[in-house]
Amino acid sequence: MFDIPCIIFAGGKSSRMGEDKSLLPFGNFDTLAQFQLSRLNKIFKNVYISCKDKNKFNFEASFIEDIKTDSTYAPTAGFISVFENLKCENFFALSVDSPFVGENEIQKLIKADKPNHDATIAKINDAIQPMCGIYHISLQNKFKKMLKENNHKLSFLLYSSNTIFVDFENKKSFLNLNHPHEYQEALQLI
Ligand SMILES: Nc1nc2c(ncn2[C@@H]2O[C@H](COP(=O)(O)OP(=O)(O)OP(=O)(O)O)[C@@H](O)[C@H]2O)c(=O)[nH]1
Ligand SMILES: [Mg+2]
Repeated sequence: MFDIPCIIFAGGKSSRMGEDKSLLPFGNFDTLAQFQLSRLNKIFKNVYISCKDKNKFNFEASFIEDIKTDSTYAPTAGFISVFENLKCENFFALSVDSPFVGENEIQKLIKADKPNHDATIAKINDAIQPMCGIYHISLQNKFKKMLKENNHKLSFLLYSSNTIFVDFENKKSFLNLNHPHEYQEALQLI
């Protein structure tokens, strides 16, 4: 089991999906959030769910709500809230809509991570996967600045920081469920 805290990001608008993707049924679970929580709890000692309002979920979990003063829909507010709540040196971030990122991928990222770096992030060919990787507290002030300036480009943050990129080949592991057709595809792949 990994000691590093794992955060499932599930506070987005799901505008492309047309309904809250964290609440869609998945596998044997009522919601994708519970599917993720259940499998990640077998890999990590502590798993949390980052969201805007925990009342949208009707199950128990360790929730970390976004800072309330902010109305932004972007993971930035979630990152700031996680660092403030956990006061941890680093954490593993995963989006709720990545159900196939498995233990092998997670282990490879954790092994590649190094102290004195800002982040360790998955990359497939030229596509970085900002919502799959390790973020260090050294980025806290940059996240605050992003929120203040209403600039939420994680790729810009990662390329302008001391980031380790870890290459992966298996695209299926990183399937994101952004649109309804991707959700249907994922249901066939479980
Ligand atoms: N805590 C938190 N998470 C967020 C927020 N906005 C997006 N996320 C999460 O960040 C991850 C990546 O975002 P997207 O895949 O674009 O999801 P989304 O923003 O809900 O979907 P779209 O509206 O279609 O862009 C998802 O897991 C979202 O749940 C936010 O304001 N707060
Ligand atoms: Mg989005």
